Amino acid sequence: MVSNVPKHLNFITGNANKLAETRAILGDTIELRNQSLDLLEIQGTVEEVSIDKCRRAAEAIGGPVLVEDTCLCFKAMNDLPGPYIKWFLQALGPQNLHKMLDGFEDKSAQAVCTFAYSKGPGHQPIVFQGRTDGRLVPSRGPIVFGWDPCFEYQGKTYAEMDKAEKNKISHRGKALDKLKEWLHLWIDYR
Ligand SMILES: O=c1nc[nH]c2c1ncn2[C@H]1C[C@H](O)[C@@H](COP(=O)(O)OP(=O)(O)OP(=O)(O)O)O1
Ligand SMILES: [Mg+2]
Repeated sequence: MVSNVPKHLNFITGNANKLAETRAILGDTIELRNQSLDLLEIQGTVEEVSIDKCRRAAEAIGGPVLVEDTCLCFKAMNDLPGPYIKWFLQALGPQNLHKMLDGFEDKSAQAVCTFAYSKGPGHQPIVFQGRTDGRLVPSRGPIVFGWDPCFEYQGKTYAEMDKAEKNKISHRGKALDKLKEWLHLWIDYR
């Protein structure tokens, strides 16, 4: 088992903001390397999308990989757009995203972050997920990272928080807490 302990993680993502947040949250827990690959993303549940993405990344790299998929789920839409939020954000922009719920009273939204780690091609990915409940609102705060200005948590949008504040309560922070726990379990075996 000891030989399986990852000494570094190879995070496969093309999203510089995701990478920066993940680096900041992991701190010196483990060395985080990065490769940017444009991976095909299937349709399916949050977990299916991340697991498939992880398998494709492991095949492409031929070794251990970490991937992540982020969803934004609207309660009034039975959790859509979910993993497809990227395309809605791209089409509407952060200024207009909130209009998706114009016809609905319920503005509840949940941000979901799902990391998947694989030891390499043929190995079953392990999933670490974090969820944060909030609301979809008209954009407030700087437009820097995705839908941050449209997602409100306890009176502030993600974009109105400083990075440390967001990372403490965010979907990504919670998912990485689980990943850190798992890494520490491994470290205890050494
Ligand atoms: O904390 C976040 N705060 C605001 N917006 C965010 C966050 N995290 C991801 N996002 C955006 C990026 C993309 O528009 C969509 C997720 O799509 P998703 O496929 O996971 O990301 P991506 O294609 O940019 O990078 P990757 O190469 O890792 O697949 O939500
Ligand atoms: Mg993607």
